[in-house]
Amino acid sequence: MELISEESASELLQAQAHVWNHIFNFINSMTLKCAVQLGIPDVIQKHGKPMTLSELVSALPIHPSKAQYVHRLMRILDNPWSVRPLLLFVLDPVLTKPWDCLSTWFQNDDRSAFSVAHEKTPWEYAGQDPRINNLVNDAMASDSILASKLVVSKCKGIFDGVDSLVDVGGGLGTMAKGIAEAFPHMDCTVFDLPHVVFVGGRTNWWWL
Ligand SMILES: C[S@@+](CC[C@H](N)C(=O)[O-])C[C@H]1O[C@@H](n2cnc3c(N)ncnc32)[C@H](O)[C@@H]1O
Repeated sequence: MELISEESASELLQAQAHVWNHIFNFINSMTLKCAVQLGIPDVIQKHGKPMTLSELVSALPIHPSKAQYVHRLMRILDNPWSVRPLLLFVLDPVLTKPWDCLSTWFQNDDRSAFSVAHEKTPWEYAGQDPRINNLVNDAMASDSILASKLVVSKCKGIFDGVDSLVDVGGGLGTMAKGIAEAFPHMDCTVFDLPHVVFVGGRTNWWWL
């Protein structure tokens, strides 16, 4: 067996740890998803004050044999609570499957890894699958709530002299709503695809 110096061994170990961090990075995301699916954020918020681990365990819908593992889950988690819709969308199997197709996409002329995985664009897919449609729309809207607050406070100068605005691909209209509230004189119009605007024959714009 080839002998290596102590220095090279330590460099190799560091390199391996670095690669392992990349390999296992997905565990953080999937743990976050699991916590949201188990309702941990809601349970803690409903409790209304700091909660001990055993209080949390007894409030969760888990099998008693798994109680001992909750502390491991909590150790990995940071503060996911405000990005729940985005997280459930990005980590849904429909959205993670394209990552498995990345190398195929590099080798063919498909426009995106999503179309390699599903043979349609994300918008076509959402138009045919109400579950994904809801996930996409809620995820975009949750992201736009914060973005719209920042746009109207930090970039207000760009709206000087603007009387009307059209948001094409504006989803549920969250951004336009934030702008219209900050600049009530502005005439805002939102366009999007029929399956986004209307769900079950009714408008999907929650704020109307
Ligand atoms: C990244 S999302 C943007 C969401 C939106 N800005 C928000 O704040 O929620 C892109 C949007 O473009 C819409 N879209 C895609 N193709 C479109 C088209 N041909 N015409 C209109 N909207 C389209 C999608 O349905 C989706 O809602």
